[in-house]
Amino acid sequence: MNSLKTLTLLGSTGSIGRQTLDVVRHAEGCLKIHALGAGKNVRLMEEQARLFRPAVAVMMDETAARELRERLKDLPIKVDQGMEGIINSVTAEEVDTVVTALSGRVGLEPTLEAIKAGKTIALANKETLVAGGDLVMSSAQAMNCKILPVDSEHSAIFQCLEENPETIERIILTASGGPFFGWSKERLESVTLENALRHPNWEMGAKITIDSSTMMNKGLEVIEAHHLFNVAYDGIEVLIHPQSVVHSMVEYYDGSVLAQLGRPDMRLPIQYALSYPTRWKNPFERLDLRGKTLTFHEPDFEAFPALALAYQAGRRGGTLPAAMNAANEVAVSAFLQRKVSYLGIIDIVGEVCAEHKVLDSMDLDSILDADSWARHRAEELILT
Ligand SMILES: NC(=O)C1=CN([C@@H]2O[C@H](COP(=O)(O)OP(=O)(O)OC[C@H]3O[C@@H](n4cnc5c(N)ncnc54)[C@H](OP(=O)(O)O)[C@@H]3O)[C@@H](O)[C@H]2O)C=CC1
Ligand SMILES: CC(=O)[C@@H](O)[C@H](O)COP(=O)(O)O
Ligand SMILES: [Mn+2]
Repeated sequence: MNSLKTLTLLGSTGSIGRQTLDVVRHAEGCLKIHALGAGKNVRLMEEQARLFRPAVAVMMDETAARELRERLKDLPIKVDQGMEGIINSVTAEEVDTVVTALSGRVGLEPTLEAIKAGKTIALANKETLVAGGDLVMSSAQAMNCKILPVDSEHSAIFQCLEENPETIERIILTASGGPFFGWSKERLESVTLENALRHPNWEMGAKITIDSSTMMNKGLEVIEAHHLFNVAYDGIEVLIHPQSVVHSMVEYYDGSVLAQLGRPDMRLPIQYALSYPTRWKNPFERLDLRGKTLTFHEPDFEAFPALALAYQAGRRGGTLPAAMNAANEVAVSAFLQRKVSYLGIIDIVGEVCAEHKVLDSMDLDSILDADSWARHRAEELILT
């Protein structure tokens, strides 16, 4: 018999958030929502609150919170706001597990606070681990908290892990290659926002979709894998697999390779993080391998320099990954507003990384300082 888990879901109005609620709907009697948290999307938050009846609904944006309070005044739901509201929603006593599905580094503080309060983390928000991986993992270890990966590749690796982590030879992270797999640097000059937003296999939020197209998503995932599985960068390899069926692999000392396969549907890794250490049945469409050809290719580090940049930042460590991530968030946001060209995104990230004076201290203040310096510098580069 499964025991009931009580969740706070951050990022409920986004792609992972909506799919998490679908998992909750199907896992009847196993999951209960204490709080939903999001940014500005009042209309969708109202709909979700009416359907899932959380005790608390939080909007980061104050105006959005005011509007939501008005819309939900017929229900006994507390509407909270801002970072304080988000943090209260994750530290509440009745919460067992926090699903972190905000987009961007803004997820770092609530994740740290949830860990301090002893919660289990179902982690989708990879920017949190890129910016503050050492701090997050050491805080989790100190509090004996589980960090369960939601990102599809990391869930796959987690599912392929054996008892003895020291027998891992390498992790093989698969990447779809995005919409521009096989394109030369010259051809990439013609990329438009519309092409870049068309991922071949996955339906995701805009920021991660652009990251997939530049391969920065895979770079962020290399750093995420390093922290989650305590594997050195030399032991993490990226392999392009355009079909997105093999979600990642682990190779052991004896040459045996274990892989996890599935349809490109995030509900499976989300459900696994929430059902762990068991598995739950579900009616989601199953993988059918008949007639499918699975292929694997070397990444093109020259046409997609984001991957090399992320390896360099991860290897150097200190505040460099936080600066790289912040510059990327700003540059991608500018590309989404048509203020920067496609190739300009990684040019800006590369320039900010080159200029960043790396600090080795990994306390929260150093990370946040590096993050705000990099955001400011990236904005300046966008304006010039
Ligand atoms: N989508 C996917 O399939 C996958 C996503 N991930 C990771 O999961 C995370 C979420 O991705 P995804 O769901 O695609 O993103 P979306 O853009 O679809 O959703 C982002 C969510 O975060 C909220 N949000 C954004 N900025 C803020 C902010 N400053 N303060 C408070 N809330 C904010 C949004 O609220 P609102 O819209 O109300 O403003 C929304 O609920 C990312 O870190 C991504 O890399 C990892 C693997 C797969
Ligand atoms: C669904 C998921 O986990 C994404 O991170 C996905 O991996 C993106 O696809 P790419 O392999 O193209 O980056
Ligand atoms: Mn992924």
